[in-house]
Amino acid sequence: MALILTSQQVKALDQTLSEKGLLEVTVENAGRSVAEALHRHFPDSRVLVVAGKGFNGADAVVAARHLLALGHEITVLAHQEAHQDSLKKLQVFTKTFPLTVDQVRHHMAKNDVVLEGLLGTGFQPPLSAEYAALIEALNMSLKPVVSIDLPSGVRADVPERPELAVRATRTFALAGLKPCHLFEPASEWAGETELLSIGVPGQYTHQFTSTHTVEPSDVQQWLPRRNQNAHKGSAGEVWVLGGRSGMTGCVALSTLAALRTGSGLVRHSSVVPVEHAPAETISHALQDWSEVKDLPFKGAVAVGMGLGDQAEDIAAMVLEKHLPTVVDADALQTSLRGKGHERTIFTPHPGEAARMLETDVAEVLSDPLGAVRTLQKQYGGVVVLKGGPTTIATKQTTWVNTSGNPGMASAGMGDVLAGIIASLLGQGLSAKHAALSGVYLHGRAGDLCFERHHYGLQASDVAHAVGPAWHALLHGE
Ligand SMILES: NC(=O)C1=CN([C@@H]2O[C@H](COP(=O)(O)OP(=O)(O)OC[C@H]3O[C@@H](n4cnc5c(N)ncnc54)[C@H](O)[C@@H]3O)[C@@H](O)[C@H]2O)[C@@H](O)CC1
Ligand SMILES: Nc1ncnc2c1ncn2[C@@H]1O[C@H](COP(=O)(O)OP(=O)(O)O)[C@@H](O)[C@H]1O
Ligand SMILES: [K+]
Repeated sequence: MALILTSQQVKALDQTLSEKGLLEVTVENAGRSVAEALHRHFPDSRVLVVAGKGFNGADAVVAARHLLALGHEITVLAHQEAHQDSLKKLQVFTKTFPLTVDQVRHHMAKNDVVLEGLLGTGFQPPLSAEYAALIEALNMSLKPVVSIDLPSGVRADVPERPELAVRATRTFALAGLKPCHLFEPASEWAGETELLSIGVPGQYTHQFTSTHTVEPSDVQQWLPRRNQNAHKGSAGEVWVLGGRSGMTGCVALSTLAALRTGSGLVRHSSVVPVEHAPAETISHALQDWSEVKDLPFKGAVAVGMGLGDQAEDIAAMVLEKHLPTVVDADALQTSLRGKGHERTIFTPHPGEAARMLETDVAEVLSDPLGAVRTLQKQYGGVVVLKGGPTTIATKQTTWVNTSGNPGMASAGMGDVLAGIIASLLGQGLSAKHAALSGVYLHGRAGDLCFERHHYGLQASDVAHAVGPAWHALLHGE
């Protein structure tokens, strides 16, 4: 499992490691991990190593020593305030040069790859003129640039566009991913990100954060299993409430996704005829939405898709019944604050999240992890803040899901997600497991389709690919 750490959490971890006398060994481990990873990606390369004055620079200096041991030719440019102990150990084997723009330009041409450890999680804007000039020089490189921990100039916790930062080909994140590795636009500066160990057990680091990635191996265990004698009455039910005139496709898509996720019975209700609903579904037509209160619900309910003005009242009424419920789309309104219970899942996209938080979309996107936590606190239940990537929050924990792709930026994709999650709820998963497994499967199904359809991916393609994605997950493909 990849942990996600903020700069404050890294600071607290460093502080504790330092108190236990372990900081030096972790810097050594970090440097060695970086050298070994660079060696894997760029064997036999000549490496220009650029080291700043903080621990990020210390990692670079240690990495340089291990690169030498691995047989690389290296040139090291070190800041005059670079970590002295590490530097002395390196200077036993090779001389180093002062870190200046001229030296960077001069040595860049003679090397195959640049390893930069200028600034890490300790970076606070604004950039000094000295570092700005160095970063500009590095960005002129025609050679691949590898960043240690994060691209220098990017703020670890802030996914906003940096003023000026290293454009890395590859980034080796240390101990945990940082928000800047996961969320755009900042993540674009990192190139390919790989997480490396600093020799501290994950269990230990876990004390410092309750945020991590959704793991396929966990999802595999949570997904429902069927007995040989399963029948439609034992495979879970879903009831979709939504649609209005001209907006019934969303109900069709949610019900299709629920069937494709394995629900034994899928029903839907609306005040207008739902065109194109799969033939396998059962329709309970309503004259008026007030009739919802008398429906004989069983299994899970998904409410809100295309429902219009009355969605929040209908959702409030369903929530009072304490059924496993997915609250989506038009139902995601401020009047539902505090109404989520342990079997409720709210699934806003950033626009709906902004409405729920009474803020704007830019604010939500500037801190998706903070936004999903605030939503959970205000609304209760489990919150799925959709996006690329999606974040999920329970009362205790926050997750980031990394399956999915930009081909999924098309209409109806959220309706499919709501149907998948409702299906898993109806098959007996807890809200936490249904939300996490549903978000993961949705993204993985999208990834399966992307190869074939690219940006022409339709929401219904994803619904149809849930089974193959599930199968691939179970069989380790
Ligand atoms: N617990 C961990 O996760 C570990 C972290 N390590 C490394 O330590 C790094 C964090 O180390 P530090 O806290 O020393 O932070 P940094 O290495 O990011 O650097 C802080 C230094 O940069 C300077 N600086 C900050 N903002 C600046 C600006 N705007 N312009 C110019 N200079 C600026 C500071 O004055 C300070 O000297 C991580 O990114 C990682 O590379 C590793 O050494 C191993 C252990
Ligand atoms: N770039 C992307 N990367 C990963 N997932 C994406 C991306 N774009 C969209 N998605 C996923 O597609 C879904 C879109 O949902 P939503 O905006 O509610 O669509 P709609 O309202 O049209 O049904 C979400 O689950 C989102 O995470
Ligand atoms: K860096």
